[in-house]
Amino acid sequence: MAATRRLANTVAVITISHPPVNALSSSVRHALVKEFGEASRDPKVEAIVLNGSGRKFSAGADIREFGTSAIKTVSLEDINSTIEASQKPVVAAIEGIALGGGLELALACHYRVADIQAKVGLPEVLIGILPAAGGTQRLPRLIGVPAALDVIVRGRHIPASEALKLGIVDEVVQGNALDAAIQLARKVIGYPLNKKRLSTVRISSDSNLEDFLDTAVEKAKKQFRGAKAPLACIEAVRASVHLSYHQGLEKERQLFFSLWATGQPQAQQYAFFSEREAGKWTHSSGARWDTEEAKPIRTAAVIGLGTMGRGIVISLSKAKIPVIAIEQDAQQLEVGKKAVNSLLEREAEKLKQQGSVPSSNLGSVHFTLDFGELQDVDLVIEAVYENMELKKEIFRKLSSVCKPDAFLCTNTSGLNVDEIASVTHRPNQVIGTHFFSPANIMRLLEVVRGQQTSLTAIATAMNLGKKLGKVAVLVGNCPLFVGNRMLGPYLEQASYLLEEGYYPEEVDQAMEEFGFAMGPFRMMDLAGLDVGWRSRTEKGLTGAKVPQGTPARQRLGSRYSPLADILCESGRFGQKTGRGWYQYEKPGGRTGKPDPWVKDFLQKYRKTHQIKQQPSNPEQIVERCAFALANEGFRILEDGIASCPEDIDVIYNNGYGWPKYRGGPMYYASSVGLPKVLDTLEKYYKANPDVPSMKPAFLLKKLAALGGPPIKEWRTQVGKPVNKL
Ligand SMILES: CC(C)(COP(=O)(O)OP(=O)(O)OC[C@H]1O[C@@H](n2cnc3c(N)ncnc32)[C@H](O)[C@@H]1OP(=O)(O)O)[C@@H](O)C(=O)NCCC(=O)NCCSC(=O)/C=C/CCCCCCCCCCCCC(=O)O
Repeated sequence: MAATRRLANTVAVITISHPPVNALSSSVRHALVKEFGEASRDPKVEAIVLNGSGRKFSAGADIREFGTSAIKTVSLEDINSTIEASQKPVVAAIEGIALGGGLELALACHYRVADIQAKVGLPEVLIGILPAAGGTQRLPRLIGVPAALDVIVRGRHIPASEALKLGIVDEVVQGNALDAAIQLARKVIGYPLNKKRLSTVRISSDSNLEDFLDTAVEKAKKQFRGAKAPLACIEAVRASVHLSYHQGLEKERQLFFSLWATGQPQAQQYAFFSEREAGKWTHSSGARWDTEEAKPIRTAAVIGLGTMGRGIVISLSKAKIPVIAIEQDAQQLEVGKKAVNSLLEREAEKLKQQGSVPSSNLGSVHFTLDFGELQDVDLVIEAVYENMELKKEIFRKLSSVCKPDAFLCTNTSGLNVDEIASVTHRPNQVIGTHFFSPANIMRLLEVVRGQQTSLTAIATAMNLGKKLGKVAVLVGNCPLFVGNRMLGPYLEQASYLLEEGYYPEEVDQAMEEFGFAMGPFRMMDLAGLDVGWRSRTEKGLTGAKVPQGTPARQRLGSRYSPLADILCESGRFGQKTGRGWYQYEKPGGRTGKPDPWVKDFLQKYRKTHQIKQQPSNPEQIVERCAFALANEGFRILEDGIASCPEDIDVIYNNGYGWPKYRGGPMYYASSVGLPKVLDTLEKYYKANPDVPSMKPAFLLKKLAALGGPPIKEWRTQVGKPVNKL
């Protein structure tokens, strides 16, 4: 049953029942029409309460129905209008969540009672659409335009206490929201309902409101770079000011359809489901996320309190896991302790504002220099800098100090997990947990499985990721894993573009207009150019180990760009030194400006090496960089390092600033058309045979030969090569 009805004296309780989240599928909508109609007609019923089964009101429209004919049957807004027009008072009892269409349904009710743990919101913008069942018209009429705009454009999940302050709900209760709603329903029988019908409320407009909306448009254009849904949300809210409710609804609907035609909702909804699929890992042995049991992590330790370590400590503490934090000397421990404590204070402040008690919601953090204190922890995360010998030394110690069943994780961003595991007596308990900086904010976690990593270790690390609020993706062990491995060819192309006549700001602008949070050169300046330089020096690509007579722009017979090396040799490490691809106001400064030094340097460099200049073409910048990424993605699939294209896209969407409205690099390649991607790469590679990273991957050729099937079919089309994890 999609909805049930029972009678509590004279109050009919209609319960939405569609596990796991009570999405308002076509069958639920049909059931609601039936149950509500019968309750309205039943002379014994004087009031109606609407709630959801499983202590969840509703997560909104069934996203899987978009793009199918099911969404067109029984419009949710028609149900909302019927509820609002009811002569009997209707109360929504909100437990768990009332999101999207779920909140729109609740807004059509005359009263809303929420449980203190509940969250409400209109997150449609995050899946590329707008609240199109009256949400953009009713919410501004309830809480005013500025507050409604913030809720709708940011799409955040609002805690019940804040919803009460905003006026979204009428009452918040500690105990049983359903009982409280039934009580309220009884109390208001016979009260006039006119003022409770939000569609009848008028919003008075003035020039301040117009200025406010115009400013919101400009802000959203900058903040959401290329995403159409936030702008459509603002236009719909603007309509609530100028138009009648019914005209506003029509506008909402038109905006929904024009958004749908951009292709962005489809990409964002693909990204939504891909994130959920990432947690459902499978293993070549047949083991899966639902067959393997994760061990509980009651206590953890973090080794190293640099930027990464600090963020990991905070993440663990926020998940209520007590942490032991270790540094190698007293001075570094003190610096790390100060930084962690100040971050913890900020978290405590946020919790207080949400009405929660920090001491019961944050795990304790204990600082020490003594490895001996790790003997009882369930899991350790090593987060020292990228140096194999140092990591091995730490893992040797951990192997002898920690209890035999403790899991040993390395936060390496690309070193060989098997080599690290090899120095321990328990390689089956060793696993990579690659966090992204700042680790307490970034959602991505690459879980790297070594040759000998046990299924329990995989299940535990994946489960820990979920507990930390991250999107954990299981990947295989190869140099740089998935995300960073794909960056190689991408940054290589960015560098070649500079050699061929572009400037860092032009390449960055093209990639940022494409939607990236940051272009490649800004990103390198932020991360620190010295990181890559150190690794290239170790590999003998630059510095003293390069054999005499090696051409400046060639290594091992392939094209090589020494530009970043030259910058580092001049002490330009990026933001940290105040100079990199850009110049900054001071070392550690954040605002980069184009640097005349870089321009002059590039001009001289091109002249010295007599490099043919390309005519300016921003489209070419995007194509070369984005296709280079996707091509490496296909190789990663061939190698079985990622088990499906969706996982690669989740990594790029959540760890590398790829615009979600383009789905991810693999989805993008699929939407551009694999034959076109192949053709572009083939042409480039033919003209540049010394750039092997642009040689089209075998898997790309195979899929293109099949005509470029939809991405969800890639797994079946390519058969065994993928899913070797
Ligand atoms: C917070 C959550 C709800 C829960 O989080 P969590 O507990 O961590 O669990 P998850 O793993 O995330 O989810 C559990 C499973 O539930 C699935 N799920 C979640 N939400 C939905 C949903 N809304 N629909 C379907 N399925 C959902 C999830 O995938 C998991 O299942 P599985 O493991 O993958 O099998 C969290 O899930 C969350 O945040 N959910 C999303 C909330 C959300 O975004 N809600 C808004 C939805 S959109 C909406 O409500 C829109 C309303 C207006 C509709 C108006 C339509 C007008 C239509 C006009 C005509 C249309 C024509 C169409 C175009 C055409 O075809 O031409």
